[in-house]
Amino acid sequence: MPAILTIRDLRKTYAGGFEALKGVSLEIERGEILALLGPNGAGKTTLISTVCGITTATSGHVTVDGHDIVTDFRAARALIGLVPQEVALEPFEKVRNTVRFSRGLFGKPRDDARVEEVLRRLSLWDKRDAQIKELSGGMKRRVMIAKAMVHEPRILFLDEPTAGVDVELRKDMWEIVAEMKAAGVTIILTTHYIEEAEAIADRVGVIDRGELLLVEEKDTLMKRMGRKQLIVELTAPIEAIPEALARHRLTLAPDGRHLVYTYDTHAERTGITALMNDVAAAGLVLCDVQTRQSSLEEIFVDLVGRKAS
Ligand SMILES: Nc1ncnc2c1ncn2[C@@H]1O[C@H](COP(=O)(O)OP(=O)(O)OP(=O)(O)O)[C@@H](O)[C@H]1O
Repeated sequence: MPAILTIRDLRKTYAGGFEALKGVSLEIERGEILALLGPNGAGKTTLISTVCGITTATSGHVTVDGHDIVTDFRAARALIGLVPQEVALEPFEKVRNTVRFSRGLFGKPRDDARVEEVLRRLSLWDKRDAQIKELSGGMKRRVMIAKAMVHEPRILFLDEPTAGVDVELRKDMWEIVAEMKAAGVTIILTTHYIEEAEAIADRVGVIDRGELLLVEEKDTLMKRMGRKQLIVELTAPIEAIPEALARHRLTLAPDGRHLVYTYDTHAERTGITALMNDVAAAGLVLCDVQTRQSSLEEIFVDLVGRKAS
């Protein structure tokens, strides 16, 4: 089946001449969750805004389920739900009307049952007749999500959905994301919480300074880029690493009881056997051994840092 979203050589130069997207190409499959990671100013919001038709691309092409976002804007836009970073709501409007109106904007017929379902799902039903200005900040965020979901989009964009929200909304948000994915909706989110991307994404894209550095299956990425650490626990603390172990470039934890060895899982030789032999020959006695895979965060920092240097 063709990709639901195809982005080809997308470029965006803002009026002042700043190049925010430098030729981004990306294909997104139906029903996947893609997390876009990148430091501040990397171009994540510009990318999402361009695909959603809020910002006009300088050049390049985007199709949503085969509909070009410029020449076939209405059809493309109707398939998209967007939860932007900033809350933008009409303060005197009532919650239910705001959400109902949003559905109408995408050419969908009025459906009060759908509006009720969405409001209930977001714990907003009790507030359905409240004016927006009477809501708390978290409730306003919930209205933004309701507005993005009510027209039954096939692709949902979440631009830093959990920045500054409380634990409850965060939990609700991820439950909704899981439910929508189960219903076949494609989800693209930007986040600064790398552990979140690690927990829910199928694929991860890393963007920096307007360029997509990579897009990969999360598990493959973590295996390919990841290093592992072997942590050797000694029965008795030592003051310093014995000379006989110098070649292994170990670090000794401050408690003197844990030796940490970092290795590349894909190297032809990890060096573990030699290390263990030398540890035994040095007269050290082990009581435990553990390994730890490097996190997505370490990979991310490594990638972005390497490019900057
Ligand atoms: N309207 C604009 N005019 C000029 N430059 C802009 C405009 N909007 C964004 N930029 C610049 O484009 C770059 C990318 O911004 P963008 O908001 O896409 O980044 P981001 O990855 O979403 O960042 P953050 O994580 O901070 O939200 C930044 O350098 C920003 O200053």
